[in-house]
Amino acid sequence: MKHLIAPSILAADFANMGRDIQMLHESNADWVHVDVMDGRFVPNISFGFPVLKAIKPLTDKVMDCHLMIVEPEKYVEAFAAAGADIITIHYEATNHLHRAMQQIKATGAKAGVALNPHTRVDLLFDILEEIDLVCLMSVNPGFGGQKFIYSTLQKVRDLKAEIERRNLTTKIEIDGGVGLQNAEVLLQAGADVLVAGSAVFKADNPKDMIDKLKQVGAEKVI
Ligand SMILES: O=C(CO)[C@@H](O)[C@H](O)COP(=O)(O)O
Ligand SMILES: [Fe+2]
Repeated sequence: MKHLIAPSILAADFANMGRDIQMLHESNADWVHVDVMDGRFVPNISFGFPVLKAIKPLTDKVMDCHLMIVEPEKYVEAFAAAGADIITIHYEATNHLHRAMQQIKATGAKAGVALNPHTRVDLLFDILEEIDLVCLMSVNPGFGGQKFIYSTLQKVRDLKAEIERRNLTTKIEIDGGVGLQNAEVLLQAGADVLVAGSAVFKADNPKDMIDKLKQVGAEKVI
């Protein structure tokens, strides 16, 4: 499968959010990555479902919502109603991951789990069948523009091997510090979706950068 690019609007211009969503709508981006932060699970506050609700009508791109919040189960229905197509919660933020996956899927959204850099990927293996997307954090969540943590690569390989061994369709998303400098090695390791915030929005031409990220590895016959 061709990989997907999910620009993170955490790096967009908040005073011109409509303009930046329009740019993504016209671009070859696959998903819009929506980083929700509560100031408790992570030491930063971004935005919540009112912003998602406002941007949803501006594009038909998949709304990929990454909830960096405590007690995410309380807000699953609100994010689904606001237009989330994928709802990803953190392993570290819930005591009942299996139940939360079912709760998310009952809304019609796809269910994702994000792992902090220190969390072992094999902790998900017992319920991998229930998970549509695993988001491997390659920075500590909370901020854009951080340096990629290279130990993530082995987690990608280990997770990909398990998904293939069990013939599952679970997608692997990588989030944090991703750009042209590491996209190729991530795709070779088995990543399906690359989140890119700063790499896209700080580029001179964001649409061209999205195209470049989409073309990484294109010349290879796999
Ligand atoms: O979830 C997060 C950060 O917590 C990410 O989605 C960032 O928004 C990615 O930003 P860059 O590292 O690409 O600048
Ligand atoms: Fe994110």
